[in-house]
Amino acid sequence: MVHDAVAVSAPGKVLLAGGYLVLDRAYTGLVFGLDARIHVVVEDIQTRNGVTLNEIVVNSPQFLGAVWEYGYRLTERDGGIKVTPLRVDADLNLNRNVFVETALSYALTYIATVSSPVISPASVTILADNDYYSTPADVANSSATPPRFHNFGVPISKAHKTGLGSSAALVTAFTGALLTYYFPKRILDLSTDSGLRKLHNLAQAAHCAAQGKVGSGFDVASAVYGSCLYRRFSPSILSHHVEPGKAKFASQLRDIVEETGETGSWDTEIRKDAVKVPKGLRLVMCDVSCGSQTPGMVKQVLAWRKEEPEEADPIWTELQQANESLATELKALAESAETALGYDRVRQCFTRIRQGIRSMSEKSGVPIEPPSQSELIDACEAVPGVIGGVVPGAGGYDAISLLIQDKDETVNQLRKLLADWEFKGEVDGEEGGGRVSMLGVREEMVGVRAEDPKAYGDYLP
Ligand SMILES: Nc1ncnc2c1ncn2[C@@H]1O[C@H](COP(=O)(O)OP(=O)(O)OP(=O)(O)O)[C@@H](O)[C@H]1O
Ligand SMILES: C[C@@](O)(CCOP(=O)(O)O)CC(=O)O
Repeated sequence: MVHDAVAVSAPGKVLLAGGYLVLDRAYTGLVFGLDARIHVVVEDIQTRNGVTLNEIVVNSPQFLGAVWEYGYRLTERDGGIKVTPLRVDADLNLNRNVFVETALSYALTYIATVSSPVISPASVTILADNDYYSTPADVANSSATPPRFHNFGVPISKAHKTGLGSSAALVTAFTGALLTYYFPKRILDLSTDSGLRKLHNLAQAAHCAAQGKVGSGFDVASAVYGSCLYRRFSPSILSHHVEPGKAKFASQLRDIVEETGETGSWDTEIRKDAVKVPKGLRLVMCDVSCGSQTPGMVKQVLAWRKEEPEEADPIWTELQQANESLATELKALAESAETALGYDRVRQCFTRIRQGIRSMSEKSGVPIEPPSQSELIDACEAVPGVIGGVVPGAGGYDAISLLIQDKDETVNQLRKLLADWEFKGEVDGEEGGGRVSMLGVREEMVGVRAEDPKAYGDYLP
């Protein structure tokens, strides 16, 4: 059966407050969606000479060699749909995309279990807004308007990520697009609460499986729901099911998505009403393009917390209070008719959060807010119109976040500061200088949404 083409997009994220804490259900994270989106278009495969291939072809045309072809089959013993990469280089593991492959087998399994096990071939295209990756200097400095979807000219593995959560936005948009393509609206509709909830559960399951660990899931939650105050789900919900192709995978996945059977209901808490950005303010992200992600930061912080609870617990308590205060103050300002309230209280929340993060860094010995990032945030905070800044998420050398007044003067002064800034990254004790640039993103309240598939014409293969 031939279906109509569909397109779905999902936003990136920034965990403004609550890094590490949000891994524990006793605490929450303040997460903002960002208006850099990943778009996924699904259409019928164009066949030549009436030949129909039983394949799903996935393209990510902004990157070199980013084409993945999959065969798929319904397995016996309720094992769901198993997908198999069809290219030789995939056999050698040279060009696998584990997020795409996993999201595909999870989504097709759910679709086959709920409606028809006959899955028609399809062509899927992934398009990422430019800010997910650092723009090469020649493009950034050129006066020409960049294309909506830049061609990075390198394989995905070589593109420098800015840390906006590409894999979560990808898995969410990809899963949402497949569900919309194959299901009639009466079975699943992304404009309803129940449709969103099923997408959330399925995308979390696929994303965790692809990552090989059950993280807090704040990135998938904000890709689905947009900005929110997030309390994670109990990890046990996703830690007992078998892999695709193994007996009972299909029923286990259906229970997870539909909150039936032993899994029961998910205990995630998403509070959208708790997050607001006052009129006249906006978030900005400054990308530190020499950034190096210190592997194992999460492991090290958690190991220290386990070992030194009397040191860590007061920091967690203080940070949770500061994080909640930030959300409360922002909401109060946003809802107040009093324009002269001023930003002092919000500013104090940023100061408290940074203090908490610095003690977490010092006591755990993990560079969450390393000295070079402290220097950068201090300098940004001194620019008139900047309310406060933090190292978001896990911290380290990824992009920093600032809350600023949404005025041209503030943005221009910040750009000027950053243009001359030489960032000193402490990579394995060595110093490496790098550029800092302001990304074009700001907060986004809306999560996943349907798009017009015709809007991507020139970019589709
Ligand atoms: N445009 C894209 N096309 C195809 N696959 C993509 C694309 N962007 C991301 N991916 C997939 O997501 C992976 C990157 O995921 P990873 O979790 O390492 O980064 P991230 O989600 O951007 O990180 P962070 O959580 O630090 O923001 C890539 O290796 C690829 O599998
Ligand atoms: C450290 C942690 O709390 C946040 C990681 O955030 P990010 O990927 O650096 O944006 C981990 C998690 O929540 O899964």
